[in-house]
Amino acid sequence: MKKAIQFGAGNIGRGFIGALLSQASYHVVFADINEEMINELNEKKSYQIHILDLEQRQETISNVSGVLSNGPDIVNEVAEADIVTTAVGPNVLKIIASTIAKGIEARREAGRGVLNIIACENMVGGSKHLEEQVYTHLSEAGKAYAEENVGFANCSVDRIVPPYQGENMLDVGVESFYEWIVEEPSLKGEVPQIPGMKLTDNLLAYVQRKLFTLNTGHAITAYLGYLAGMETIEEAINNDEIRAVVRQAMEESGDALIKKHGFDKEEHYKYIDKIEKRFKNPYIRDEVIRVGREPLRKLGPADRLVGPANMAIQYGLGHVALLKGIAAAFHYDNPQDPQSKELQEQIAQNGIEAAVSSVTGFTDGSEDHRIICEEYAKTSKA
Ligand SMILES: NC(=O)c1ccc[n+]([C@@H]2O[C@H](COP(=O)([O-])OP(=O)(O)OC[C@H]3O[C@@H](n4cnc5c(N)ncnc54)[C@H](O)[C@@H]3O)[C@@H](O)[C@H]2O)c1
Ligand SMILES: O=P(O)(O)OC[C@@H](O)[C@@H](O)[C@H](O)[C@H](O)CO
Repeated sequence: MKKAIQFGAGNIGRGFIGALLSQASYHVVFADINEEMINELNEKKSYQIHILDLEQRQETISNVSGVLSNGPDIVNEVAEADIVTTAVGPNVLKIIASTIAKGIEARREAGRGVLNIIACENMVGGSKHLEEQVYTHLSEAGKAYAEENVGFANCSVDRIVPPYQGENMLDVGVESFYEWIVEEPSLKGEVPQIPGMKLTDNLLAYVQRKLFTLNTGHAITAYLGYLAGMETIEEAINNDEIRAVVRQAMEESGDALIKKHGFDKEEHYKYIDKIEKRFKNPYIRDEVIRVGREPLRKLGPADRLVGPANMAIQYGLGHVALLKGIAAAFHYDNPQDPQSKELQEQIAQNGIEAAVSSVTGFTDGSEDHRIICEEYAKTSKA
C-alpha cells in the first residue's frame, strides 16, 4: 500500500487532506506533536467524518496511524513515503522543515525515488516557502538529490472544518463543500492519483481567489462579530449590518481579482454567493475565535486583508469595506491568542497609528491609513 505522511492531525488534516489520501488507498501516517491524538490514531486506526450540512452523512476513514512529529520514527516515515502533505499552520512550516530535510537525506542514502510534498496551508506559496526552509537544512548532495527527485507543489485548500465534539476524539465535523487545487508543473514524476485533488498550471489565480474571497470574508465576519460580542460565524453573518460590510469587502476583493486574473464577473459573483451561504451553514458551529485566530498573520501583506486591499489600490478600485475589516482586526483582543496579545501590546505601547503602519504597511499620513484609524476610533467592543 502507498504511504502518505500528513503533518498535522488537526481539523483539516483529519477532516479533508488525510481523508482524501485514505480514500485514494494510501496508508496515512499522521505526524503531530499532540501525543494523545497520535496514541488514539494508533489505537483506533480509523475515525468518522460527519458531514454537517443539508445532507447529513458519515464517512469512515481507515488505514490511518500516527507518529510523533518530533519523535524517533518520523525521519524513516518520510524516507519511505510516497507523498508528504502538511496542515500545521503557516508559522509551523519552518519548524517541520528540518525533519523533512532529514527524511530527504535518508531517501537519498537509500536510493529512493520521487517524492512530492504539498503544504496545505492558508497562504500564498506555502509549499515554496517550505521548500526554501527545507533547503536550508540539506547537504549539497541532499540539495542535488532534492532538485532531481522532490517536488514542492503549491496548492489551494478549501473546506470549513471547525473543532468538533464527538464521542471519539478523532471524529471531525465538516461542511460538504471541499476544493483542493494543486500546481501540476511543480509535481515530479507520476502525478499522484487522488480523487478530489484538482490540478492546474495557474495556481496563483486559484489560491488568491480562495484566500482573498473566502478567507477575506471569513476574517471580517469574525472580527466584526467579535466587536459585536457574538460567538459564532453564523450569528455574525446573519446580522444585516455585518453581512453588508462582509459582502462589500468580498466584492471589492472580487473586482480586483477579476482585473488581475481575468475571472468572469458573473461567475465570480456566484462564487461569492456560495461562500456567503457556506458561512450561514446552521449545522456547523464555527467560533469567531477560530476564524479570527492569529491576527498578525491575517494582517500580513500577502494575506486575506491587506493583500486584497493592495490589489484593489493597484487597480484604482474601491476598498473601504476591506479597510473597515482591517480596522476591526486591530480591535481583536483575545488573551488566549499569542498574536492577538502581541497586537494589543503594540497598540498599547505605540498607539494605533504606529501599529497600523508597522503591521499593514499603510504609511501614516496616507488616506488608507487615515480611514483605518478613523474606523478603529469609531468602533469598540460591545
Ligand atoms: N480548519 C479549516 O477550516 C481550514 C481549512 C483550510 C485550510 N486550513 C489551514 O490548514 C492549516 C491547519 O489548520 P487547522 O484548522 O487544521 O488547525 P489545527 O490547529 O486544527 O491543526 C493543526 C495541527 O498541527 C499540529 N502541529 C503543530 N505543530 C506541529 C509540528 N511541529 N509538527 C506536526 N504537527 C504540528 C497541531 O498539534 C494540530 O493538530 C492552517 O494553515 C489553516 O489555515 C484550515
Ligand atoms: O485557518 P486560518 O486561521 O487561516 O483561517 C480561519 C478560517 O478562515 C479558515 O480555516 C477557513 O475555515 C478555511 O480556509 C476554509 O477553507
